[in-house]
Amino acid sequence: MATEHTALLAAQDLHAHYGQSHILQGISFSLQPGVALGLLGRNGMGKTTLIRTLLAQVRASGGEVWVKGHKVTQERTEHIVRRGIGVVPEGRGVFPNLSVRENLQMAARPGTRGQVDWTFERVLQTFPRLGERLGNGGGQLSGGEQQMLAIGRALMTNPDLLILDEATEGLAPLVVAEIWRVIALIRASGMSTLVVDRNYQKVLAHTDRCLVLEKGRLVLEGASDDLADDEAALHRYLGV
Ligand SMILES: Nc1ncnc2c1ncn2[C@@H]1O[C@H](COP(=O)(O)OP(=O)(O)OP(=O)(O)O)[C@@H](O)[C@H]1O
Repeated sequence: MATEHTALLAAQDLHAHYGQSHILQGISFSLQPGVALGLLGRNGMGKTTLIRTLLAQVRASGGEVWVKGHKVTQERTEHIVRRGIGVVPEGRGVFPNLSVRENLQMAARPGTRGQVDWTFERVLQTFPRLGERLGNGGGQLSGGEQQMLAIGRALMTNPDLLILDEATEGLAPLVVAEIWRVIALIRASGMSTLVVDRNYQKVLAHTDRCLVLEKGRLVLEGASDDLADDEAALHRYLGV
């Protein structure tokens, strides 16, 4: 497989354990530039663990992770994300004691190709709500506003790949719609995305390809459109 070298992100036979529990059991995939990739699977199948292992927040117990042709399996998270990955973690990760403005400005940096497509102004245009809250502390925001801020912070790093883990979890329907609107906009801009969300229909609609995890193994990989039409697979792997 030649794909690790051209891929933005790739895993080769990746394993991870929590104590004695063998959570990821040999995951291989690659994400090519410009592709929106969905990660699906029922609760507890290993989606968050896969993302955390790719980013070295969980130590891989076997296998390799590659970012743009570099083997990063032994690197620290800060170094891996500096290679062009923006992360919106499950649980958001905004700084509660810093203002919205500070949260955004401290994240700002050019991308790996020197690109500054995402500026403070563009993030505020994308999320007008944040513009009305610039002086508020991150901790004073509603859940939806915090999520917008987390996405805004990730965009300010001008990543080549944006990873969104459960970005709509626990949010009101209007805010959820707003987040999906922005995910569509990011995809249309050509930035690659890796999207995990409980709403499989939205994931299928907003991605080009999908991976399906079951008990720490990749059981299906294919075009999102094809999977959307495959009722048997959706029933079997997602229980819908
Ligand atoms: N810190 C941890 N210590 C021990 N086991 C864990 C830990 N985090 C997750 N697990 C277990 O690892 C397995 C995979 O969890 P993971 O969170 O990766 O699944 P998921 O597919 O993201 O599911 P969910 O949608 O519920 O978050 C589950 O069985 C879970 O109970």
